[in-house]
Amino acid sequence: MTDISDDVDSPVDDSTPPKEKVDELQERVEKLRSENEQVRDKLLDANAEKNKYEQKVERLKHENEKLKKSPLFVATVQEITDEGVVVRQHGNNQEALTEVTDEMREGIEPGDRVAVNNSLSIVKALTDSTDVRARVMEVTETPDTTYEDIGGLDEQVKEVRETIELPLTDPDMFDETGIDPPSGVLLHGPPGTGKTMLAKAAARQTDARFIKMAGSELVHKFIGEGARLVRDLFEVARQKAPSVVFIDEIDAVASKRTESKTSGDAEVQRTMMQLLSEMDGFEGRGDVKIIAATNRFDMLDRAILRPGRFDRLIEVPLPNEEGREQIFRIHSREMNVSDNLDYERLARVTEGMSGADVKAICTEAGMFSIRDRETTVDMGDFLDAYDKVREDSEEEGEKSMYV
Ligand SMILES: Nc1ncnc2c1ncn2[C@@H]1O[C@H](COP(=O)(O)OP(=O)(O)OP(=O)(O)O)[C@@H](O)[C@H]1O
Repeated sequence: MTDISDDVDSPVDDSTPPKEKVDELQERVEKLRSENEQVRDKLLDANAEKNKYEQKVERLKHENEKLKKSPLFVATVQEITDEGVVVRQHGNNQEALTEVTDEMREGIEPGDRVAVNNSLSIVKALTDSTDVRARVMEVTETPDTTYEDIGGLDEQVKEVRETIELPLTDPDMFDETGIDPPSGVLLHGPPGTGKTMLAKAAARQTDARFIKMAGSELVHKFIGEGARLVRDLFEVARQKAPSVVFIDEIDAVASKRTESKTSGDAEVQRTMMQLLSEMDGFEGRGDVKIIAATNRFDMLDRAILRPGRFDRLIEVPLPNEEGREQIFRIHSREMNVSDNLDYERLARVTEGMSGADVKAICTEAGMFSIRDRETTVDMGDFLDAYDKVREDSEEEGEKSMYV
């Protein structure tokens, strides 16, 4: 490692006079001490390096695990035989004989629904039908978002209120005028611009339940279950009416038909058909409203946009300067910010950022001030936070290029 001298035991010989002996020995001790310090420093550096590599290994392991996790398919147990268990996969109706552990064999019986992996091995039993539902459907009795929490979207708020609220609060008006109340709204725009907030605020304002389902989960988590989950979703919405059904990432179930005919595509098609038929069946009903959201408007199948399905297409863009200032003010409302915080400047420098970014800057600014043991969050903290959020999103952007 280092070139520590190996003559420690014999630095002087017997003929050296005592005073010189002592000096030489002292010199020797000094040299050894300094060598010792150098070695210790190197050891510390090496340890720090080792920790860094260990953390990297952990992170890579974690990412590797994530990549290895493939979606599960849903199947029904047909028969339990000595050779194995016969399962029929939902969606494509393919039957397969699969081996199971003794433990699993005891836990299942014909008719049970099970989750199987790519090689059709049973991963787990889905005894309760709400199991799958609970994983993809989120029901909130009273969402805590109000219109006052949303910045820079006045026009969009107005449109949502007209389309979603009026039919719920004043259904007679539509009867009297002789027009069908609008059934659905499609919100489209970049991520983090407040689409979910708009849907939640509409539910809250009308005392309606907020029922959220993510399109991607619908088709990717439990393949073969999409259509059934859509049916379940609307059933729950009817039971819990008045309710607002929020379908996030609707492009996952309603994107333009592709040329390939893989079973995955067929599954998405079936799910979309079910969605369309549920939406069509809703005509005239005022107490269940549908709000869908997408970041990929260009990908949507035109069928979903036909009149009577989504009556309003509302664009939710990135906030402009005025909008960003409002969002800064909203998210710093509860913070102890310094009196001379320059909101206009913050709004100016954050050009191109979303509401979610602005929210992240406010939170980070609070963290910077806590780190400095201060109780007031000042402009310096906000600008540091802006740099951090910008760098983080640039890194994210770079990473996603490799995904
Ligand atoms: N216009 C806004 N006003 C206030 N806060 C906002 C606004 N837009 C976004 N935010 C903040 O960002 C968070 C995420 O926003 P939201 O979930 O509504 O975005 P989204 O458009 O639904 O995004 P995604 O498409 O990624 O689902 C909100 O919880 C809120 O804190």
